[in-house]
Amino acid sequence: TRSTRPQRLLRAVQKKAIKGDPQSVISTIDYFCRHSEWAMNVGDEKGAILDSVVCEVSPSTALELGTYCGYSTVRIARLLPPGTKLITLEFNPDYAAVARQIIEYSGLQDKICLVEGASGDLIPKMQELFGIKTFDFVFLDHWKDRYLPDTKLLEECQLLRKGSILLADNVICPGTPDYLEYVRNSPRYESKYFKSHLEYTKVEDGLEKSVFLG
Ligand SMILES: Nc1ncnc2c1ncn2[C@@H]1O[C@H](/C=C/CNC(=O)c2cc([N+](=O)[O-])cc(O)c2O)[C@@H](O)[C@H]1O
Ligand SMILES: [Mg+2]
Repeated sequence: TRSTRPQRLLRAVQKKAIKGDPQSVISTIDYFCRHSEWAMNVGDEKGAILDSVVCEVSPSTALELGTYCGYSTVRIARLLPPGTKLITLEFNPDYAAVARQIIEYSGLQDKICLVEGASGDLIPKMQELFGIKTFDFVFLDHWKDRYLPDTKLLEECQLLRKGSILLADNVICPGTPDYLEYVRNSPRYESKYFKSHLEYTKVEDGLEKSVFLG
């Protein structure tokens, strides 16, 4: 049967990127998505905003919802201080398998813990599975109708503390209207929109950065 797009993206990384060099893995994926096949990675333009927020927060504990091929996983993990872990959740086993190989190729496997499963099931287990008390940083990039329920679940499980940062992709395209309305109107969040473009296109999109106020 024909290969999948994530498998073709992985093949491009294995063929063109320098093993053990996260930046070259990132550049190879961006080149592939711009010149061969578009894929739903956060991309280079929004990726630079993601990088600046990760560097500013310099999180000790970080969570990513929706690994897909691991592009943003590698982007985030390459900036984390030694000894910190990025936990990334992915419920599609085929995507998880590709992501594991891309993460390994980048050499960042020691900073990343990819957990296969649905965020709704796994978030309540973060304390017992990983001894996580709270997350300093959460990157939301999974199904857009899960952003709001999972944010409420993070609150209920007391996984957010005063100052925890939520960074959400695609708040304009495809759009996450219920999530935006919540973080922009709830007194428990201070929210800011970073205008950008949908990955590899000229369509408007952006990231919403929301600080949990406790
Ligand atoms: N509850 C859950 N638990 C664990 N993993 C889950 C999950 N829900 C979804 N996932 C995984 O997260 C990824 C989904 C991303 C949706 N993004 C998108 O749909 C998307 C679309 C466009 N677009 O259409 O232009 C652009 C973008 O940047 C996008 O992120 C997939 O790998 C999926 O398997
Ligand atoms: Mg996205």
